[in-house]
Amino acid sequence: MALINHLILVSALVCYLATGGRISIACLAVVLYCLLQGSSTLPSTSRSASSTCGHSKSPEKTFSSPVKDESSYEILPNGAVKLTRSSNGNKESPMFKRKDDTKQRKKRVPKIFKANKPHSPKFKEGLTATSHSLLDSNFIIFYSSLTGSSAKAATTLHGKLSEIATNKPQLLNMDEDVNDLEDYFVNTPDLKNLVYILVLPSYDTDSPLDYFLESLEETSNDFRIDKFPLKKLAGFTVLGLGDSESWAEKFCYQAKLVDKWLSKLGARRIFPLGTICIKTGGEPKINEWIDIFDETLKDDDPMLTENEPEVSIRDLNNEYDDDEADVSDDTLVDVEDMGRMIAKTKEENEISQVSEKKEMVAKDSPTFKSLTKQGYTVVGSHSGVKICRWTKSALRGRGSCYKFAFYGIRSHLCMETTPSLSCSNKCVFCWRHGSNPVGTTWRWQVDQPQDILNGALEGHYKKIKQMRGVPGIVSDRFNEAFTVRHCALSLVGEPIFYPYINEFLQMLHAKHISSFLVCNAQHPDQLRTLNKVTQLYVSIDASSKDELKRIDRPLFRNYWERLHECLNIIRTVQSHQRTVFRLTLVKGFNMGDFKGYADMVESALPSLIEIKGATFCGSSSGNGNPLTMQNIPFYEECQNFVRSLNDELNSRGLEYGIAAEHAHSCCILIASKRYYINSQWYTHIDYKKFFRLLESGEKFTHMDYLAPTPEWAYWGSSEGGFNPEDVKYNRKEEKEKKRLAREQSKQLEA
Ligand SMILES: Cc1cc2nc3c(=O)[nH]c(=O)nc-3n(C[C@H](O)[C@H](O)[C@H](O)COP(=O)(O)O)c2cc1C
Ligand code: SF4
Repeated sequence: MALINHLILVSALVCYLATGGRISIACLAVVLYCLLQGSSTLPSTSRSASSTCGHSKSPEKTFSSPVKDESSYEILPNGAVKLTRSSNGNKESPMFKRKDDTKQRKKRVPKIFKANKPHSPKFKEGLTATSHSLLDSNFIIFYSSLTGSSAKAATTLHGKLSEIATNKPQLLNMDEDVNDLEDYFVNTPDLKNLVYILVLPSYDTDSPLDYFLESLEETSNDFRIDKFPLKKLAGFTVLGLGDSESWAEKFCYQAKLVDKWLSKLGARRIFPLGTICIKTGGEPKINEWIDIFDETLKDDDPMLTENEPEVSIRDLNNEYDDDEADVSDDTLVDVEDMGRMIAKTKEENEISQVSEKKEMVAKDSPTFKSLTKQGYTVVGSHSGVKICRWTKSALRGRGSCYKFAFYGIRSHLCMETTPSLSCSNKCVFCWRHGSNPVGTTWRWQVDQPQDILNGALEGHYKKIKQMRGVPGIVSDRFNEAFTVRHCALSLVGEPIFYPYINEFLQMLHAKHISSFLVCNAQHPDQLRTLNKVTQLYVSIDASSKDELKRIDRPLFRNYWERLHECLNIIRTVQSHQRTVFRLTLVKGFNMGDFKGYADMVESALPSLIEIKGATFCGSSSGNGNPLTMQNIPFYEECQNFVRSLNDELNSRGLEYGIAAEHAHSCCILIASKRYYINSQWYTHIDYKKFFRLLESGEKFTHMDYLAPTPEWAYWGSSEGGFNPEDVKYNRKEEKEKKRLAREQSKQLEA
């Protein structure tokens, strides 16, 4: 260094001599500058010496001074941090902010790649203690279960925890008891010191957990929501159940993801994630985890926590994209970081599994088993077909469903199907028994419409064939039943959700099969672009926002706005269709406010309003359906409701009338007076004309294919909507007859 300085000095002198001293002052300045530079470039030994007098770069000193953050922290005598609001503060805490040491590491050698971006600090860590005893917390145990093992583990945990906790823990089935995930995982219940415990299985087939994970991700990406909404919790832990033998690669992968997401959303992990193989570990391991967890709750000593909220949460699945970008930018990463990257790649693979497109209902899934047990034929991976009881009834020469009375649909020619078993609601009166998949976006593989139609017809005909030995089958009807003429697109799920619904409808119509499509008024975009159907239904299950939430348990946050957008579409874009409001009356839920329904009719001006009393389809035990027989209205109650609604509509100048009824199904039809022509109701459909018009390619409306309603179906008729040609079958009477016959034959034998 001294030699260089001398050289500079000599060159300055040469300059001076050569130029006659004109730039001597400048040269002198350069020389002085160089000398000053030299003194600051001290050898490394003298630098470490200086660190003892206040310029240390040791890790402890890289933390900023301990400033209290938002009154969340308090320093304990042992140096730990007390959480005065049961949170370790997920906002940037100057106290724990680690200086970016990667910048320093970048200077180290050797390096193979150069990192052009410093790593963002991944962890904030520190000792934390809650301001209360953990046993005084309010515990909520959430579980999800398809085959029962997680439910059992959660119940055991609940029992054991109840013995030691001050407050009685809550046990919630996430798929049945939690109407809105937002109430717990965006907002939190208004309880002090909440601790969440989640007992979760993993499924590589579609399961309710996919939706849960999707909503956690959505929450973290929603700019309207606080970035760390779960920091309000006093803590959380996750117990994962899986099968490490059959799913080694994906063992407990969903529990692992939930554990990560909750932490990312600001919750504080108070006990390590448990991952238990149900085959190799089973119940003893579950009990062991629970016992250690319970023991730990008794210990209120501070614990070291690591949260990851400082990472920009674009998407957990893309968590490590930045690192990849670094490499592709031809930059350097040191060897140590490479190891980390390899480890991450493994984790990344694991995480990316969640974004793989799954089958909605895979053949080996519990959902498939549950649906088939209920009589559904699952078609492809997301469609279903089921022979309805009215089809069976009509085949036996007994009555058809109310749609025969109202619209001329012969039940033995009708196929009930859906191209989407998934729905965006979890209606309390739905007969799906908690088994169909739910979601707000289509996240599954998509089957071709032609395959769905072929599969549905095949499944339907197979079931018809099975009826051939049933006593009382009318042979003519049996033969006719092999040419389906009507398709009710309702069943479970949401048909309009299927991405190729228009193509599917076109295929039905090409076979001269009429289409009755029911939608739940939650998908305005799909409703707007829907092509012609024979009859278009919108389910209206409540007249107010709160009531709708209670009864439909919608997954969309903006369900009310969506519903209203759909009503507007019915009045405008889709007004050429034959539109129907379907109201399902549930006592104690949605029968109170007929004026609210009148408002909706006014907004949409549907052609018809079908009002039907809910039917009882099982109690609440285990299917998430909270209805009891008390919620099923009597026919008289439905009649009174219809009269009030009709009067209300007319008092507003809306021209509707009560057209028809099917007392047996507790169903009544209000129709637009436009269907009342020359003192006669025209609620039936001229199906042949509908297909003729469709094939003509000309524009037409619902008014162009009307047909007269038979008088036996009129409101107030003595037949009450029962076709006089059919045999009325009274189940009770028939049972009684059979019992008497049995008794008589026994007496004769004696
Ligand atoms: C169709 C199917 C897929 C499964 N996929 C996984 C998986 O990806 N990872 C895993 O660890 N376990 C998997 N399992 C095992 C379940 O997670 C395990 O049996 C669990 O105990 C089920 O819990 P549950 O009875 O509460 O539904 C799968 C089981 C089935 C039937
Ligand atoms: S319209 Fe519905 S209830 Fe009637 S026969 Fe068809 S599927 Fe069955």
